[in-house]
Amino acid sequence: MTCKGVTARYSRITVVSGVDLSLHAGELLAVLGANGAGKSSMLGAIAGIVNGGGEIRVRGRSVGRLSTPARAATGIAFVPEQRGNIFATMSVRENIDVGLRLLPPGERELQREFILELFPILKQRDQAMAGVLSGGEQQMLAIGLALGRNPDVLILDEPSQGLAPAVFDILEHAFDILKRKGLALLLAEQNVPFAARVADRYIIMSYGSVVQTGGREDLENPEELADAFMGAGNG
Ligand SMILES: Nc1ncnc2c1ncn2[C@@H]1O[C@H](COP(=O)(O)OP(=O)(O)OP(=O)(O)O)[C@@H](O)[C@H]1O
Repeated sequence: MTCKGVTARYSRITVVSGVDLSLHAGELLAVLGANGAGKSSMLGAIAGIVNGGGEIRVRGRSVGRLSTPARAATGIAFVPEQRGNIFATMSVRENIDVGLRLLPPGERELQREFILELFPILKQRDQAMAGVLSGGEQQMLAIGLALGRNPDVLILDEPSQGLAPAVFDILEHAFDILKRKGLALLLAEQNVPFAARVADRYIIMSYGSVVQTGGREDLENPEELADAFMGAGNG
């Protein structure tokens, strides 16, 4: 996926402008930044759930002018903040079925197996209501639901938020598998140590723009990086 000049706006107020990024298959790009820096708005604009502009290409196809569902059909999946895509009063199985419904029927069982292998706990909790799952289980379900359509690009907004460190290991392992499968992952994070564990590259946003970019080697000192973006100011 390549994005050029991405903007995001609420009503007439532009909160993100001029963001360029590229994301290759099998790679995870972390979007870092303080509260209000514009991470969620930028991800939302790419996914098509926040108004915005710019050129967005997935596998060479221009998708920036497509509706949200049409954009999803081109292979972009979005996991919003606070696992906002799951249905609390439906079971784990029903939630996964929602994600799978747009795959051709013949492909659904294979994709279900892939999701349940990625997060085996979801198999054990098959009949549990999503709303009663732990935060970590809900995050796994949110990702599982988003994977239903077998996307090429998975966009996640602060997946580590509020989770126990044990869940970080599970997410790290899952991201590794997804990268090996060839997915491109775009991840907004405020938890720099977690981002450092999973990211191949990063960008730092401040006041709606990218102010720093870097690679894995810079992520080896997450404390310094966190100081850098806290120093860059809130948006
Ligand atoms: N629904 C909205 N309506 C109006 N302004 C909004 C809305 N959502 C976000 N904003 C504004 O857009 C700017 C960017 O916010 P955004 O949530 O994208 O930042 P963020 O980096 O994701 O922060 P956080 O980590 O706190 O989620 C902020 O100034 C925020 O107040």
